[in-house]
Amino acid sequence: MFTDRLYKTAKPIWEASYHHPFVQGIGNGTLDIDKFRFFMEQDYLYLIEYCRLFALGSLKAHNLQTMTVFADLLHSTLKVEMDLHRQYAERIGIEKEKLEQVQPAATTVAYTSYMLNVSQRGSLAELVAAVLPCTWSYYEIGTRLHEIPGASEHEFYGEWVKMYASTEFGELAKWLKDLMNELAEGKREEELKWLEDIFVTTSKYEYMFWEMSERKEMWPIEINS
Ligand SMILES: Cc1ncc(CN)c(N)n1
Repeated sequence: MFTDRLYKTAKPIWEASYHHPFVQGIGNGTLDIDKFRFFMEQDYLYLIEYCRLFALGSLKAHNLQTMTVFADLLHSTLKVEMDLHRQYAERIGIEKEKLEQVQPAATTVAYTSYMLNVSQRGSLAELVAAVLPCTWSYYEIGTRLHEIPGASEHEFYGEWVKMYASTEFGELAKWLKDLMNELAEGKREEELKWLEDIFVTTSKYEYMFWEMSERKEMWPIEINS
């Protein structure tokens, strides 16, 4: 299966993400809330762009079934996943309206711009290769953290772990994996290599997103305005 090849190639990056102090901090409940706040704010902006990708997926779909699942992915991201962020925002004391007005950090801009650029220029296969690490790696992280005793019951981070370890989230990841395999069928090695490069690039951006959040890193230079 093509997704086995993708997984094998990106595994060192995915392992580094799982063992990243930010991710481990969620799992053992020791993550600094200020870092989590930074992450949630940036992730909210990220998810807005990620939704556009699903809308593009519907546009590029070859049949009604694929079109419908992309529409479901768009809907569940806007309504379920982003609701998690809105609920956390309320708990941390950020007003809902403020969430959309946050300034995007350099990594958020780079990551979302890359995904959208590849997906707009390319075929459905390129779009799926770009988005697959996002859904699949979060499900993998969620299920691994879920195995840590107490992680899902943690009074603050438990909801986050439960969301990404959920069967519903896993089904979305599985559907995207199946679609990737279907779209890779019959492609030449050169084309498969290109899809693999895209998958590796967004896997790297996933790692960079954890790193950015750990450091609460915005831009290396600012202006006073
Ligand atoms: C950066 C990032 N990547 C993936 C996901 C999972 N949708 C997310 N919420 N944020």
